[in-house]
Amino acid sequence: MIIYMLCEDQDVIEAMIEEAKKYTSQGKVADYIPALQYANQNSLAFAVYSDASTCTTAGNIEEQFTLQSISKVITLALALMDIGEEEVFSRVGMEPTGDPFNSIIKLETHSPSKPLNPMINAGALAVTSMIQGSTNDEKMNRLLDLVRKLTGNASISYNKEVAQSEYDTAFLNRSLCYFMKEHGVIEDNVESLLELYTKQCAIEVNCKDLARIGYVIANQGKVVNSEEQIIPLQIARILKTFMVTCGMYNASGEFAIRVGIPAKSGVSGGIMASIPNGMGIGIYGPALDEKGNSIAGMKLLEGLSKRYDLSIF
Ligand SMILES: NC(=O)CC[C@H](N)C(=O)O
Repeated sequence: MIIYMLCEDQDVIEAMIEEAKKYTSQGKVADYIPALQYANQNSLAFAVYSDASTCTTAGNIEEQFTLQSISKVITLALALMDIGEEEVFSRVGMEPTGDPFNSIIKLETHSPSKPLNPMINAGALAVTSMIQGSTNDEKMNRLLDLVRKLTGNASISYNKEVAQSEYDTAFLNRSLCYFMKEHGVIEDNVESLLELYTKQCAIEVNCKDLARIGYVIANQGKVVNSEEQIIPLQIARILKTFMVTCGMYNASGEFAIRVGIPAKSGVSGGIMASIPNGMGIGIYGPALDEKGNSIAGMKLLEGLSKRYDLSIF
């Protein structure tokens, strides 16, 4: 199949990375979380995971970055495994918003005021509040265990400095929480929920780890030829669907047309993509476009999709 050439065309991929890298100068590193501002604007790294190994890499693939919004996919998986579809979707919806990820507007104008989907901040905060455990430490450890299984990397942890930096400045996310608490969407102590959420967003990976997570989601929740079903099939399907409809914030429609691969981005500059029944892709390029997606990462994925016919549509 043509997509498997992705694992063989090292020279072509290197050339495509160099081409996409030119766009990094047009983007901007996120600084509303102060600790993120030190990222290297010109970085672009890429890894593909297929058939139980990393098959292609380019750029500085050892560079570590935080998951940020990509963590929303994993907490959704955990909440669905913990309390089931019916309960989760009674408290968070399934529809794209067309608004920026941190917008409060639909919470106020929609009735009932439950968040429209789990990929926007309001929805993700509500999902984080559903993770089971008697303390935040226990909840965080359960989440880290899942990320370690998904990456196959037992040393995964979170970046304390980034978590603290976001916690100290998360005024908008605090507002979303208080609004939801007023309307009975969440019952948590807001500071405690934010502590867990900011740690979740600060889970640290490299491109290879990210590609492995994308691969497991692509392959219905398991590593091919292994026994362990890390995520149930139906949940892996739900995750991919949200990645298509809401994964790239309010650029998801355009991304579906130009690239056509289930994907999720984060403001640290990560993009995780899942080619159904095929490969996982991990990209890190911290220079963002105006909607908060990695500018060079988007260009790279668009180029790859065209060249290797990766669109699922
Ligand atoms: N888009 C993102 O990656 C947002 C995640 C970030 N931690 C926030 O809540 O603002």
